[in-house]
Amino acid sequence: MASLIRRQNQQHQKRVQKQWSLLDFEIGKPLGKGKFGRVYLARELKSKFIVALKVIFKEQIEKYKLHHQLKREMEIQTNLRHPNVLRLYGWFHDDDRIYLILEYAHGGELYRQLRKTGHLGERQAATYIASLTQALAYCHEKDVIHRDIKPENLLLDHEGRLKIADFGWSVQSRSKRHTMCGTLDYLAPEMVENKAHDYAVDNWSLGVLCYEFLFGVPPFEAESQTDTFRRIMKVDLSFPSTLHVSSEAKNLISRLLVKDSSKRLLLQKIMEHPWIIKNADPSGTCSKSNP
Ligand SMILES: CCc1cccc(CC)c1NC(=O)n1cc2c(c1)/C(=N\C(=O)c1ccc(N3CCN(C)CC3)cc1)N=N2
Repeated sequence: MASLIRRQNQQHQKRVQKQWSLLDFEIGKPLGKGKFGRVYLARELKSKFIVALKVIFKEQIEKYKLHHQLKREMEIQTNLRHPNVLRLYGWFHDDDRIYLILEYAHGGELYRQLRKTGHLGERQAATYIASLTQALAYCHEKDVIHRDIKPENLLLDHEGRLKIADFGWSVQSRSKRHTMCGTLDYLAPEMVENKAHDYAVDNWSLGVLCYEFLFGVPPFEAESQTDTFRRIMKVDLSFPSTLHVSSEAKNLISRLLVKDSSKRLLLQKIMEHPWIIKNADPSGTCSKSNP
Protein backbone atom coordinates (compact mmCIF):
# COMPACT_ATOMS: atom_id res chain seq x y z
CA MET A 1 0.00 0.00 0.00
CA ALA A 2 2.75 2.42 1.03
CA SER A 3 4.63 1.80 -2.23
CA LEU A 4 1.43 2.56 -4.21
CA ILE A 5 1.01 5.89 -2.40
CA ARG A 6 4.72 6.65 -2.91
CA ARG A 7 4.43 5.91 -6.65
CA GLN A 8 1.31 8.09 -6.98
CA ASN A 9 3.12 10.88 -5.14
CA GLN A 10 6.11 10.58 -7.47
CA GLN A 11 3.81 10.77 -10.49
CA HIS A 12 2.15 13.84 -9.01
CA GLN A 13 5.54 15.47 -8.40
CA LYS A 14 6.47 14.93 -12.08
CA ARG A 15 3.23 16.57 -13.20
CA VAL A 16 3.56 19.63 -10.93
CA GLN A 17 5.78 22.17 -12.69
CA LYS A 18 9.15 22.70 -11.01
CA GLN A 19 9.06 25.59 -8.49
CA TRP A 20 11.59 28.04 -9.92
CA SER A 21 13.36 30.77 -7.95
CA LEU A 22 15.89 33.48 -8.67
CA LEU A 23 18.57 31.17 -7.26
CA ASP A 24 18.14 28.93 -10.33
CA PHE A 25 19.40 31.69 -12.64
CA GLU A 26 22.45 33.78 -13.37
CA ILE A 27 21.20 37.23 -14.49
CA GLY A 28 22.87 38.93 -17.47
CA LYS A 29 22.49 42.27 -19.24
CA PRO A 30 19.17 44.14 -19.36
CA LEU A 31 17.50 43.62 -22.76
CA GLY A 32 14.72 46.16 -22.56
CA LYS A 33 12.18 47.78 -20.36
CA GLY A 34 8.45 48.22 -20.56
CA LYS A 35 5.80 50.01 -18.56
CA PHE A 36 5.55 47.28 -15.91
CA GLY A 37 9.07 45.99 -15.67
CA ARG A 38 12.29 45.02 -17.37
CA VAL A 39 13.59 42.01 -19.24
CA TYR A 40 17.06 40.54 -18.64
CA LEU A 41 19.20 37.97 -20.36
CA ALA A 42 19.53 35.03 -17.96
CA ARG A 43 20.98 31.53 -17.81
CA GLU A 44 19.45 28.60 -15.91
CA LEU A 45 22.36 27.33 -13.82
CA LYS A 46 21.92 23.54 -14.09
CA SER A 47 21.08 23.27 -17.81
CA LYS A 48 23.03 26.39 -18.92
CA PHE A 49 19.87 27.19 -20.97
CA ILE A 50 19.64 30.85 -22.01
CA VAL A 51 16.31 32.59 -21.37
CA ALA A 52 14.86 36.08 -21.10
CA LEU A 53 13.70 36.84 -17.56
CA LYS A 54 10.91 39.42 -17.50
CA VAL A 55 10.59 41.08 -14.10
CA ILE A 56 7.22 42.70 -13.35
CA PHE A 57 6.62 44.79 -10.24
CA LYS A 58 3.58 43.63 -8.26
CA GLU A 59 2.79 47.19 -7.14
CA GLN A 60 2.49 48.23 -10.82
CA ILE A 61 0.15 45.33 -11.52
CA GLU A 62 -1.96 46.21 -8.47
CA LYS A 63 -1.88 49.93 -9.31
CA TYR A 64 -3.29 49.34 -12.80
CA LYS A 65 -5.49 46.44 -11.64
CA LEU A 66 -3.92 44.13 -14.20
CA HIS A 67 -3.64 41.07 -11.98
CA HIS A 68 -6.31 39.06 -13.83
CA GLN A 69 -4.95 40.20 -17.23
CA LEU A 70 -1.40 39.11 -16.36
CA LYS A 71 -2.73 35.80 -15.02
CA ARG A 72 -4.66 35.28 -18.29
CA GLU A 73 -1.57 36.24 -20.36
CA MET A 74 0.51 33.65 -18.47
CA GLU A 75 -2.06 30.86 -18.77
CA ILE A 76 -2.52 31.56 -22.49
CA GLN A 77 1.16 31.91 -23.42
CA THR A 78 2.18 28.83 -21.40
CA ASN A 79 -0.14 26.67 -23.49
CA LEU A 80 0.83 28.03 -26.90
CA ARG A 81 3.45 26.06 -28.83
CA HIS A 82 4.22 27.57 -32.25
CA PRO A 83 7.52 28.56 -33.97
CA ASN A 84 6.27 32.16 -34.32
CA VAL A 85 4.94 32.52 -30.77
CA LEU A 86 7.46 33.36 -28.01
CA ARG A 87 7.49 30.55 -25.45
CA LEU A 88 6.66 31.18 -21.78
CA TYR A 89 8.49 28.33 -19.99
CA GLY A 90 7.32 29.14 -16.46
CA TRP A 91 7.11 31.78 -13.77
CA PHE A 92 7.75 32.46 -10.08
CA HIS A 93 7.44 35.40 -7.69
CA ASP A 94 8.93 36.90 -4.52
CA ASP A 95 7.53 39.57 -2.19
CA ASP A 96 7.35 42.40 -4.71
CA ARG A 97 8.07 40.98 -8.17
CA ILE A 98 6.71 38.42 -10.64
CA TYR A 99 9.26 36.74 -12.93
CA LEU A 100 8.34 35.31 -16.35
CA ILE A 101 10.79 32.78 -17.80
CA LEU A 102 10.58 33.53 -21.53
CA GLU A 103 12.23 32.26 -24.70
CA TYR A 104 15.21 34.45 -25.61
CA ALA A 105 14.83 36.16 -29.00
CA HIS A 106 18.41 37.06 -30.00
CA GLY A 107 17.43 39.51 -32.74
CA GLY A 108 15.54 41.91 -30.50
CA GLU A 109 12.49 43.97 -31.35
CA LEU A 110 11.28 44.05 -34.94
CA TYR A 111 10.25 47.71 -34.75
CA ARG A 112 13.89 48.72 -34.19
CA GLN A 113 14.76 47.04 -37.48
CA LEU A 114 11.81 48.81 -39.10
CA ARG A 115 12.89 52.22 -37.73
CA LYS A 116 16.50 51.57 -38.86
CA THR A 117 15.63 50.55 -42.43
CA GLY A 118 12.59 52.82 -42.79
CA HIS A 119 10.56 50.14 -44.53
CA LEU A 120 11.03 46.48 -45.48
CA GLY A 121 11.46 44.91 -48.91
CA GLU A 122 8.51 42.90 -50.26
CA ARG A 123 10.16 39.52 -49.59
CA GLN A 124 10.89 40.42 -45.94
CA ALA A 125 7.43 41.95 -45.42
CA ALA A 126 5.63 38.99 -47.03
CA THR A 127 7.69 36.51 -44.98
CA TYR A 128 6.77 38.27 -41.72
CA ILE A 129 3.08 38.54 -42.71
CA ALA A 130 3.01 34.82 -43.60
CA SER A 131 4.63 33.93 -40.22
CA LEU A 132 2.16 36.16 -38.36
CA THR A 133 -0.76 34.66 -40.29
CA GLN A 134 0.29 31.12 -39.39
CA ALA A 135 0.82 32.09 -35.74
CA LEU A 136 -2.60 33.79 -35.59
CA ALA A 137 -4.29 30.81 -37.30
CA TYR A 138 -2.79 28.60 -34.59
CA CYS A 139 -3.92 31.01 -31.81
CA HIS A 140 -7.43 31.32 -33.26
CA GLU A 141 -7.64 27.49 -33.42
CA LYS A 142 -7.04 27.57 -29.66
CA ASP A 143 -9.70 30.27 -29.19
CA VAL A 144 -7.05 32.94 -28.49
CA ILE A 145 -7.36 36.41 -30.02
CA HIS A 146 -4.15 38.44 -29.61
CA ARG A 147 -5.80 41.88 -30.18
CA ASP A 148 -2.54 43.79 -29.90
CA ILE A 149 -0.50 42.85 -32.96
CA LYS A 150 1.94 45.74 -33.51
CA PRO A 151 5.68 46.03 -34.31
CA GLU A 152 6.51 46.70 -30.62
CA ASN A 153 5.21 43.24 -29.72
CA LEU A 154 7.17 41.38 -32.37
CA LEU A 155 10.65 39.95 -31.76
CA LEU A 156 13.22 38.23 -33.97
CA ASP A 157 15.17 35.07 -33.14
CA HIS A 158 18.80 34.39 -34.09
CA GLU A 159 17.74 33.34 -37.61
CA GLY A 160 15.52 36.39 -38.15
CA ARG A 161 12.34 34.37 -37.52
CA LEU A 162 9.42 36.44 -36.20
CA LYS A 163 8.07 35.77 -32.68
CA ILE A 164 4.83 37.23 -31.32
CA ALA A 165 5.43 38.31 -27.71
CA ASP A 166 3.37 40.03 -25.01
CA PHE A 167 -0.04 38.36 -24.86
CA GLY A 168 -1.05 40.98 -22.34
CA TRP A 169 -4.15 41.97 -24.31
CA SER A 170 -5.02 38.53 -25.63
CA VAL A 171 -8.19 36.75 -24.63
CA GLN A 172 -9.44 33.18 -24.61
CA SER A 173 -12.58 33.86 -26.56
CA ARG A 174 -15.55 31.75 -27.47
CA SER A 175 -17.91 34.67 -27.77
CA LYS A 176 -17.64 38.27 -28.92
CA ARG A 177 -15.40 40.48 -26.76
CA HIS A 178 -16.03 44.05 -25.55
CA THR A 179 -12.77 45.12 -23.92
CA MET A 180 -10.97 48.25 -25.15
CA CYS A 181 -7.18 47.89 -25.42
CA GLY A 182 -4.00 48.73 -27.36
CA THR A 183 -2.82 51.90 -29.12
CA LEU A 184 -5.34 53.20 -31.68
CA ASP A 185 -3.20 52.80 -34.83
CA TYR A 186 -3.65 49.04 -34.99
CA LEU A 187 -7.23 48.82 -33.72
CA ALA A 188 -10.06 47.66 -35.97
CA PRO A 189 -13.14 49.89 -36.27
CA GLU A 190 -15.27 47.59 -34.10
CA MET A 191 -12.66 47.81 -31.33
CA VAL A 192 -12.22 51.55 -31.67
CA GLU A 193 -16.02 51.84 -31.45
CA ASN A 194 -15.86 49.55 -28.40
CA LYS A 195 -18.31 47.26 -30.14
CA ALA A 196 -18.45 43.51 -29.81
CA HIS A 197 -15.52 42.05 -31.69
CA ASP A 198 -14.06 38.66 -32.56
CA TYR A 199 -11.04 37.02 -34.19
CA ALA A 200 -11.27 39.25 -37.28
CA VAL A 201 -9.67 42.11 -35.32
CA ASP A 202 -6.36 40.29 -35.76
CA ASN A 203 -6.94 40.12 -39.54
CA TRP A 204 -7.38 43.91 -39.58
CA SER A 205 -4.13 44.34 -37.60
CA LEU A 206 -2.32 42.20 -40.18
CA GLY A 207 -3.42 44.69 -42.85
CA VAL A 208 -2.15 47.61 -40.77
CA LEU A 209 1.17 45.83 -40.17
CA CYS A 210 1.60 44.89 -43.83
CA TYR A 211 1.08 48.55 -44.79
CA GLU A 212 3.58 49.72 -42.13
CA PHE A 213 6.18 47.10 -43.16
CA LEU A 214 6.05 48.33 -46.76
CA PHE A 215 5.53 52.10 -46.32
CA GLY A 216 7.26 52.62 -42.95
CA VAL A 217 4.22 54.27 -41.32
CA PRO A 218 0.82 52.86 -40.23
CA PRO A 219 -2.04 53.61 -42.72
CA PHE A 220 -4.22 55.77 -40.43
CA GLU A 221 -1.49 57.75 -38.71
CA ALA A 222 -2.61 61.29 -37.83
CA GLU A 223 -1.66 64.23 -35.64
CA SER A 224 -4.16 63.39 -32.92
CA GLN A 225 -5.83 60.25 -31.60
CA THR A 226 -9.19 61.75 -32.61
CA ASP A 227 -8.03 62.08 -36.22
CA THR A 228 -6.63 58.52 -36.18
CA PHE A 229 -10.00 57.38 -34.77
CA ARG A 230 -11.83 59.16 -37.62
CA ARG A 231 -9.50 57.76 -40.29
CA ILE A 232 -9.99 54.20 -38.97
CA MET A 233 -13.77 54.56 -38.85
CA LYS A 234 -13.83 55.85 -42.42
CA VAL A 235 -11.18 53.30 -43.49
CA ASP A 236 -9.44 56.33 -45.00
CA LEU A 237 -6.82 54.22 -46.82
CA SER A 238 -4.48 55.65 -49.44
CA PHE A 239 -1.17 54.38 -50.84
CA PRO A 240 1.83 56.67 -51.39
CA SER A 241 2.68 56.53 -55.09
CA THR A 242 5.93 54.63 -54.83
CA LEU A 243 7.47 52.10 -57.19
CA HIS A 244 8.77 49.67 -54.57
CA VAL A 245 5.32 48.37 -53.56
CA SER A 246 3.57 46.02 -55.99
CA SER A 247 -0.15 46.17 -56.79
CA GLU A 248 -0.54 42.62 -55.34
CA ALA A 249 0.69 43.95 -51.98
CA LYS A 250 -1.81 46.82 -52.14
CA ASN A 251 -4.53 44.32 -53.08
CA LEU A 252 -3.82 42.19 -49.98
CA ILE A 253 -3.85 45.27 -47.71
CA SER A 254 -7.14 46.45 -49.25
CA ARG A 255 -8.73 43.05 -48.58
CA LEU A 256 -7.76 43.13 -44.91
CA LEU A 257 -8.57 46.78 -44.09
CA VAL A 258 -12.30 46.25 -44.59
CA LYS A 259 -14.76 47.80 -42.15
CA ASP A 260 -17.18 44.85 -42.19
CA SER A 261 -15.22 42.27 -40.17
CA SER A 262 -17.04 39.37 -41.87
CA LYS A 263 -15.67 40.50 -45.23
CA ARG A 264 -11.97 40.62 -44.27
CA LEU A 265 -9.74 38.09 -46.03
CA LEU A 266 -9.57 34.90 -43.93
CA LEU A 267 -6.18 33.82 -42.56
CA GLN A 268 -6.17 30.72 -44.78
CA LYS A 269 -6.85 32.91 -47.85
CA ILE A 270 -3.95 35.21 -46.91
CA MET A 271 -1.61 32.22 -47.22
CA GLU A 272 -3.01 31.62 -50.73
CA HIS A 273 -2.74 35.26 -51.85
CA PRO A 274 -0.49 35.75 -54.95
CA TRP A 275 1.70 38.35 -53.17
CA ILE A 276 2.39 35.92 -50.30
CA ILE A 277 2.91 32.92 -52.62
CA LYS A 278 5.34 34.93 -54.76
CA ASN A 279 7.33 36.73 -51.99
CA ALA A 280 7.16 34.87 -48.66
CA ASP A 281 10.10 32.65 -47.70
CA PRO A 282 8.56 29.36 -46.43
CA SER A 283 11.38 28.94 -43.85
CA GLY A 284 10.25 32.21 -42.21
CA THR A 285 13.83 33.43 -41.97
CA CYS A 286 14.13 35.30 -45.29
CA SER A 287 17.86 34.68 -45.02
CA LYS A 288 20.06 37.58 -46.10
CA SER A 289 20.86 35.84 -49.39
CA ASN A 290 17.55 36.92 -50.88
CA PRO A 291 16.34 40.17 -49.18
C1 LIG B 1 9.94 44.36 -20.56
C2 LIG B 1 10.14 44.23 -21.95
C3 LIG B 1 8.83 44.10 -22.73
C4 LIG B 1 7.74 44.92 -22.40
C5 LIG B 1 6.55 44.82 -23.14
C6 LIG B 1 6.44 43.93 -24.22
C7 LIG B 1 7.53 43.10 -24.55
C8 LIG B 1 7.40 42.17 -25.71
C9 LIG B 1 8.14 42.67 -26.89
C10 LIG B 1 8.72 43.19 -23.80
N1 LIG B 1 9.82 42.35 -24.12
C11 LIG B 1 9.81 41.02 -23.81
O1 LIG B 1 8.88 40.52 -23.19
N2 LIG B 1 10.90 40.27 -24.28
C12 LIG B 1 10.93 38.91 -24.21
C13 LIG B 1 12.10 38.51 -24.80
C14 LIG B 1 12.80 39.65 -25.21
C15 LIG B 1 12.03 40.73 -24.87
C16 LIG B 1 13.98 39.19 -25.83
N3 LIG B 1 15.02 39.83 -26.42
C17 LIG B 1 15.21 41.19 -26.40
O2 LIG B 1 14.47 42.01 -25.84
C18 LIG B 1 16.41 41.70 -27.12
C19 LIG B 1 16.57 43.07 -27.24
C20 LIG B 1 17.67 43.59 -27.92
C21 LIG B 1 18.63 42.73 -28.49
N4 LIG B 1 19.76 43.24 -29.15
C22 LIG B 1 19.68 44.67 -29.49
C23 LIG B 1 21.03 45.17 -30.02
N5 LIG B 1 21.49 44.33 -31.16
C24 LIG B 1 22.73 44.84 -31.68
C25 LIG B 1 21.62 42.94 -30.72
C26 LIG B 1 20.30 42.38 -30.22
C27 LIG B 1 18.46 41.35 -28.34
C28 LIG B 1 17.36 40.84 -27.66
N6 LIG B 1 13.92 37.84 -25.79
N7 LIG B 1 12.80 37.44 -25.17
